[in-house]
Amino acid sequence: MIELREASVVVPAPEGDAMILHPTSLVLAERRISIIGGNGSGKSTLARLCNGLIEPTTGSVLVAAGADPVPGVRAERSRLDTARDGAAVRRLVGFVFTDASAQLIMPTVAEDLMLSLRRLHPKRAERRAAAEAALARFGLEHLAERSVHTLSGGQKQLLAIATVLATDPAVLVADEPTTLLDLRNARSVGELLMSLPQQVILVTHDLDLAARAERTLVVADGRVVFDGEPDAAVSHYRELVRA
Ligand SMILES: Nc1ncnc2c1ncn2[C@@H]1O[C@H](COP(=O)(O)OP(=O)(O)OP(=O)(O)O)[C@@H](O)[C@H]1O
Repeated sequence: MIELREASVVVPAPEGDAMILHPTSLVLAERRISIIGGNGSGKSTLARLCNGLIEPTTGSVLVAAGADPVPGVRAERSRLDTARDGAAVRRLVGFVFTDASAQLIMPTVAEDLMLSLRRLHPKRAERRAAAEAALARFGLEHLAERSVHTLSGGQKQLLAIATVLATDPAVLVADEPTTLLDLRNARSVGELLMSLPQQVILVTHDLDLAARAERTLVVADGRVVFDGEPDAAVSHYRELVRA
């Protein structure tokens, strides 16, 4: 569960500071939440606030710590603050980017997964076994020794998601994960995201996918202008575009 309390984001701009997210309060507890809206409306800003990639300029963003102890955080604290507990928050809230290439940094597929597992499995042999299990879960085991540069866009996005999920975050935030994919790959990544046990917060321009969430936020001009049932949210967004 993620809570925004009057969280705003202000960035420096040539003509003075610009508020790209107006003070926003939300409790994000549903298992499937989608975020839709026009280009530049503030969707990525909202998504990045959820795992501390961006810190709020004012207000705060809190993440439920879950039942397991979080390294570096005192046990009695049930809420983590993205500004104060950044590293712990990023372990609880995984983030998938639009362009998976930006996320894949090691030469081979298996090494990339092993990199994300180094904290969870300090011993190399265990790390290798965990990486192989994670690849098998996503049907990528045959690619283990391939260079990440030779993967197709769909394979890269699946690997990026596998890499983030390998450390078992409680929440997955995905920022337009299907935008660069063809129809078949977009469908399979969409299906995967909808089938995960984790809470998923999905920014997307795919309105059919967005409508499969339990709750949809519509963002316009740095504000959440609709928050509720997905079909009604999509209608609201279509009305905004027509206006
Ligand atoms: N660091 C920054 N400095 C200045 N302006 C920024 C910065 N980050 C975002 N913006 C601006 O804030 C606005 C919202 O950006 P954001 O990336 O959140 O939009 P978005 O809804 O995700 O757009 P898209 O659908 O095009 O990805 C845009 O006008 C963007 O140019």
